[in-house]
Amino acid sequence: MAFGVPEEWVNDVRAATEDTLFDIIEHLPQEAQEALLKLAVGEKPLPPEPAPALADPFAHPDAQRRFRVLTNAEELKQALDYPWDKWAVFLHPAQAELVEKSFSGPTRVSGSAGTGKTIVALHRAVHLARANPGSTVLLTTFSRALANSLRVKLASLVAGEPSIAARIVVKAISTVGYDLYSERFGQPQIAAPAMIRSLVTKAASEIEGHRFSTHFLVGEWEDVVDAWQLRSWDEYRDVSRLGRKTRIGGKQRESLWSIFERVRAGLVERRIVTWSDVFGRLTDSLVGKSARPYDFAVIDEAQDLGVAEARFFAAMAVGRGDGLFFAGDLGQRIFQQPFSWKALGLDVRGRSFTLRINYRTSHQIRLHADRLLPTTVSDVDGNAEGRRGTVSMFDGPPPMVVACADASNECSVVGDWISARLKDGCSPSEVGVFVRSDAELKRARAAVKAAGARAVELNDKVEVENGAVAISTMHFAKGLEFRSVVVMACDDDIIPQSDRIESVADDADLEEVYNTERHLLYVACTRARDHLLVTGITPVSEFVDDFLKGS
Ligand SMILES: Nc1ncnc2c1ncn2[C@@H]1O[C@H](COP(=O)(O)OP(=O)(O)OP(=O)(O)O)[C@@H](O)[C@H]1O
Repeated sequence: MAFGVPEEWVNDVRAATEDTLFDIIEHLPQEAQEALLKLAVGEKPLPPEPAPALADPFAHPDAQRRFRVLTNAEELKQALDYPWDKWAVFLHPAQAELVEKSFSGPTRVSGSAGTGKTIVALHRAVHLARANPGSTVLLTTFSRALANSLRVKLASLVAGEPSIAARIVVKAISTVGYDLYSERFGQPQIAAPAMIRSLVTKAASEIEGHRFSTHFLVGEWEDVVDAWQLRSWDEYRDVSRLGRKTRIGGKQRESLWSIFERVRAGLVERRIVTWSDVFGRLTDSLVGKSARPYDFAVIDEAQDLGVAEARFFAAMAVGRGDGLFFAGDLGQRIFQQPFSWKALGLDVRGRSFTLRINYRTSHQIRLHADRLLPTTVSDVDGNAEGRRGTVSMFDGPPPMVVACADASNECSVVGDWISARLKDGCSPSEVGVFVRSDAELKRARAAVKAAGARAVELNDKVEVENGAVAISTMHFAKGLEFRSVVVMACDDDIIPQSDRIESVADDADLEEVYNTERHLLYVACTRARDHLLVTGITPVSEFVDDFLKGS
């Protein structure tokens, strides 16, 4: 009863089994649900502290889950006019604490997929704007599509408070860089990946006596020379090449630098810049100036922040305790090599928090997806994010895995499954189909067609559309959620991607490739709320075995 189980339910709870637990807890208060789920997975939850006799009963964290004290007439009007989404009103006490607390430096909220990090980021931005009249708050995330989705949620959270809404700027990180750079230095011409590749290939052909592959050179350019904005041989010679594991001796380094010098000169000649150049120049422009583009920045999907962007945010928030708030999951890092945040002035030690209630994904799907990742993931600075002890708030059917004989077999398995979901009442836009890369999109298209549905292909600009099943590579699945998800084409040479494996230079680089490939599959599977189907052509990916381990 100390956990909040009402007396009349105690006997049912005592008699609960693995099969009946979810039916029973549906009837219990949320704090009791969470405590029982933790007990069921072998954790030891602490009973809540009783409130002192004279304390305001509405101020207790568990009371706040049910009551929202409206502080002004606008909020009351909004509550009467709009049926608020639950997340907009009732935060879990662990979420509410992170939203409202004042910190003395950069702060990071972690948690596995679906634990409400984005919701916390959103509320945090509103809280900062409310608590600091006249300030501007940047709420930023990875892609334009995710920024749009944040904008829609923000509009419902601060409808009726135009003065708050006007001070919160929601933009994708690249748009933040592009707009500020345009204001200060004129519109940047950004180098396309194909341009970098061609400059690297040309420069490499001009330097004799090396045997570096184009793949290696592009990686070294992106992850070391460009990311860390190295401009001279001395800087390149002394850099510790964080994130790149292959050791390179003096002579080899000299020939590499000759190549990269040519790449840099090629960019300058064409008046083209990279994204790292954009953020690097913006960072330099902040040095010694007190004016800042934003007073506070709240950064979602922070696990994929690049070096130059991290440096820019660090410079923006120097000396401001609450200046930076990051939300992210190291287990979902899919774009960036790991690097030390601390070395750039972003020290989150002691201000790193983990959310553990999963609101998105059924118990069964989460349990399977969690098997794709280790139980603890650490960053370069040694901050460990434990993934154990997360509980889902609801139950659902187990995910289905089908190893198919060939592409046409897979197409009909997936087509039938999608049709069945649509017949169950799922609308097409509540279904997502994800594949490893562009090359497998045609398999997804064929399956959606076989289900008799229309498809929309998501990317950085194209979003989920009413009446259409969403198709995309796993990269664009980031941050989204669907009632039903299919992860297709999990063949053994597709995930982990064989090209990436074949081009690695040593074991340490191989480990990084395996990690990001696992992260991709984890991101794709955890987009599902209720139903998940994973398919591939036999032999299927080794990751599928991990997914099924113990089933
Ligand atoms: N306090 C809450 N009450 C009800 N629903 C919530 C709450 N917090 C989050 N949710 C819901 O849980 C789902 C996942 O939330 P959110 O997208 O913030 O998770 P996330 O941790 O950012 O996930 P990911 O890492 O996959 O991007 C959303 O549907 C959100 O509305």
